[in-house]
Amino acid sequence: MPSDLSPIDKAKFVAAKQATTYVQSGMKVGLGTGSTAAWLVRCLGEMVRDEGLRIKGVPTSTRTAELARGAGIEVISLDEAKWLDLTIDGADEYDGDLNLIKGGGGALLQEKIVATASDQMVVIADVSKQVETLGAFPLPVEVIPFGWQTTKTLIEESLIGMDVLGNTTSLRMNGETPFVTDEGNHILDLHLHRIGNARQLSLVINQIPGVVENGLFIDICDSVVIGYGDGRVEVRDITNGTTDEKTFDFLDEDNLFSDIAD
Ligand SMILES: O=C(CO)[C@H](O)[C@H](O)COP(=O)(O)O
Repeated sequence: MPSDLSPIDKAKFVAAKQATTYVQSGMKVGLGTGSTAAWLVRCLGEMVRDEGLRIKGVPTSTRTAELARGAGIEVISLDEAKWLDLTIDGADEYDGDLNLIKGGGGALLQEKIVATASDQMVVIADVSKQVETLGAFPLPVEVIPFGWQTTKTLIEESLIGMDVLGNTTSLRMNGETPFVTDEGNHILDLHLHRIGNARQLSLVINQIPGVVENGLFIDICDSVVIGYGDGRVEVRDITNGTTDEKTFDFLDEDNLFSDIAD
């Protein structure tokens, strides 16, 4: 194991590595976006090259598509796949019901479409993403550029009377210019601090003209694979309410880890 890897990167790696056990040859797999999902793509690439794993990957962003192709994974579009066996993705927050905030990397729209088109969604995350109540992480909302300031005002007005602790919104920037998603849209980050009723909030926000989608994933995720900096992995499965704690020994995987970290 490289000595310069931070505990958080170790945690992300072991979660991703453990999640590969959900993947079987012949599957169509949704590939998430972000630093944790990037570890997954590298691990799956290793399995394709070294173990003859045969999968078709549906990426959730142009970044992940490039990474997956580079790792030797066959990439197809969601329209080609139509339906997926499994999606594995990261998250910005997950709560005890495995509801999520996603979109910190700006890919929430494709991520939600792909996860919803899957028999199963598995989230991979380091334990810092675990929350009692969603909302400490700013909620990303994808909006079309046309009239985005009006959409922003309507969103802020819709938050009055909702069970949230804040109501400020900010346009996500990429340096001096607004961030642009793969779909050509902008992201508004909602600083809510605490979301009391995530299901209701999601419905209200998505009714506003100009809103394309929000980053609340309600009843979409089936399992969370939680990585710790010391190499422990905990698996929570909402379908049967069990928590299965597993330990992954990454000293055994030293060579693999060095290879994929290059
Ligand atoms: O939703 C996402 C991208 O839109 C990511 O899954 C989320 O931001 C987590 O990223 P990371 O694994 O880098 O912490």
